[in-house]
Amino acid sequence: MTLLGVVLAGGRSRRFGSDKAAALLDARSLLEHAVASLTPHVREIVVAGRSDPRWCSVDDAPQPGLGPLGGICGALRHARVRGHAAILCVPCDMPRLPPGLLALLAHANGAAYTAQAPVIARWPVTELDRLEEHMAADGDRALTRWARSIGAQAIAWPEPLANINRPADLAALS
Ligand SMILES: Nc1nc2c(ncn2[C@@H]2O[C@H](COP(=O)(O)OP(=O)(O)OP(=O)(O)O)[C@@H](O)[C@H]2O)c(=O)[nH]1
Repeated sequence: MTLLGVVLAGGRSRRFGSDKAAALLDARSLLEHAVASLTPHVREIVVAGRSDPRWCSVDDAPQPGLGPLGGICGALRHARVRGHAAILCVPCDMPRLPPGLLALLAHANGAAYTAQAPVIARWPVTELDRLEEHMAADGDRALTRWARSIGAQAIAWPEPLANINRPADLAALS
């Protein structure tokens, strides 16, 4: 069973004030950290919601500006075309992801997400049709609500997970 690694890298970085995917931590951009966190777990990686010549990019679906669910939908479409069974998603703004959490998700059965950060998750390609219907039907863009509605497993990770929303969050990690 193959997994497609996906970095969710769209959004507007309003709280950060500039493009946070390009912000540097330990001389690497946050986007590079995200790609590196996925590398041990997958053979192929795409970046969703951003065009970057270093990696394959996928467009959000059904259109941009819908938040992380749009990135997940676009990545699941790409995964289906490429013959993957599921996607392993990370955001571009959580640079210290524990490898154990990603290993747990990579080996989970079915859909599974991290309770404290549902952008870190595994979504089977078989959920694509339901996600497309969900997004077309009710306009609900809340990731956790969708995850619960499909019965995804919520994984409670016992340690805090650093999330960069504002420049001070990045300074605290540096
Ligand atoms: N592909 C894709 N990723 C998104 C989208 N919106 C947010 N993300 C990603 O999801 C993760 C969490 O994003 P947030 O911090 O909630 O939103 P943001 O727009 O980046 O930042 P704010 O404008 O400050 O809310 C980050 O990795 C974003 O890059 C989107 O519309 N498409």
